[in-house]
Amino acid sequence: MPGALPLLGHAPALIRDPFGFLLSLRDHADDRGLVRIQLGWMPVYVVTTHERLHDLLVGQGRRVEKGRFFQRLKRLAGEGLSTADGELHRRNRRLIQPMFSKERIAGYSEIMSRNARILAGSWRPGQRVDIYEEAAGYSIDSIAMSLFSSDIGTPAVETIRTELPVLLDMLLKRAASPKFLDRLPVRYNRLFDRASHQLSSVIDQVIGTARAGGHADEHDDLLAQLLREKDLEDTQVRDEVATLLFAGAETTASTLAWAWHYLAHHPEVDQQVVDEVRQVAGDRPVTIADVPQLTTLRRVLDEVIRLHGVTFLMRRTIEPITLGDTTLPAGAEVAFSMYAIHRDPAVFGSDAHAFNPDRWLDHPDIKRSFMPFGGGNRKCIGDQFALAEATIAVAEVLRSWRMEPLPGHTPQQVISAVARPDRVPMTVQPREPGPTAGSH
Ligand code: HEM
Repeated sequence: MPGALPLLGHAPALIRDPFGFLLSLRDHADDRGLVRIQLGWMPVYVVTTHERLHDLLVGQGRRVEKGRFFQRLKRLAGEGLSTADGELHRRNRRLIQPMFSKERIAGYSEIMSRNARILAGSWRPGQRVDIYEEAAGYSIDSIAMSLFSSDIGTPAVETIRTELPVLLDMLLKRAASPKFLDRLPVRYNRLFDRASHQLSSVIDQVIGTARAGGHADEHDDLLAQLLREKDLEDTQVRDEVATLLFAGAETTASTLAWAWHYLAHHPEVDQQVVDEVRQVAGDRPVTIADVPQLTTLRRVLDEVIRLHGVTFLMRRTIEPITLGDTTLPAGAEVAFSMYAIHRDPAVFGSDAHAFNPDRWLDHPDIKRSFMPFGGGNRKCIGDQFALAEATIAVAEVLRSWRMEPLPGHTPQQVISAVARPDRVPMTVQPREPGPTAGSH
């Protein structure tokens, strides 16, 4: 791959124009879809096709570990699910998986549905809102209240609401930069350290109060389920709680905000979604049972996650692995970008960068090339949680409100765990009742 600088390699290009850089890699890949770049002194193989990504995550999943990139996240997420490796990951994934079963998600969905109605009820006609901030508030509340359903969580939810966005904004930059930069006495390091300290201590406090008050015997939220696991010590419970907050808040908030953005710019799709919601749910609250029936909305969400998904992840090989017919040695660093792979014109067509939810109807085979939640043993544990949360919120809000984008403003993508929008200012206007409103 051309453009490497001495010592820094391609890191400056990645930091200067991350999306352009990630998209450009496919043009330099060999015919198996692999390209070698240089991050600082470290050679990194980048996987640029969905076939090789499948080989890496599903075929070779047990021969790779999370590696350097995720080690940098341990300061915040400790040995939680997304950062742990090997036996520890296997054991904890087995313990935590049942907490995301269909039945459990049905329980959490009642919180989502209530929060979505609170959000929809909080606006005045003609009010200007930043829909990304609104979506972030909704998704932090939904994951935090699924974790701590009772009053013990109230101070924690407040702290999480203020401190989590500070951490999320800096997380990827820190993970991609050399460790010594973390210790420089500059403002953003101080902010990060303060936020990280406050968040850990508030989670510790909640765990302490929960243990003392017999929370696990009286409640059935995620925290209670974690506390009931005899094999998890309190520090591990804290790591899992922090992990679920990091992994679950921004990803869904971004999906929601982009969905509302695109719907506001595509009135015909917006109308189809509203008609569908009215037909399926009438005027009653939208529930988990409605989610599988809201198929137009699902295509909208798939399209948003395709366009603005997870930006950059890495693995390290534990032993030699084969991707296609290329063998990589043990200890090799491998990177991939769902964002770039899901915009490949060879798979998604010449309009790969455009919002077109009908592509999922017209070309159902593209589903095979779509891995927004990863795959294999490290597949997202919250995929169904996220889809329920986003579907319920879009449906509930859109049924009552029409969004008018601020004229002349185009949201910009910000590089984070996902390609989130910077600001999405909207004016909200009440939607006229539809012909099926009131009927069940
Ligand atoms: C649209 C929303 C979301 C997207 C696109 C997404 C995407 C992903 C991806 C791609 C991975 C795999 C990372 C890797 O291979 O290194 C992952 C892992 C994970 N996600 Fe999500 N995620 C979303 C929402 C959520 C939610 C809502 C939660 C929690 C409630 C969550 C919790 C996790 C956890 C704990 C892991 C680590 C799993 C493991 O390694 O065993 N995610 N997510």
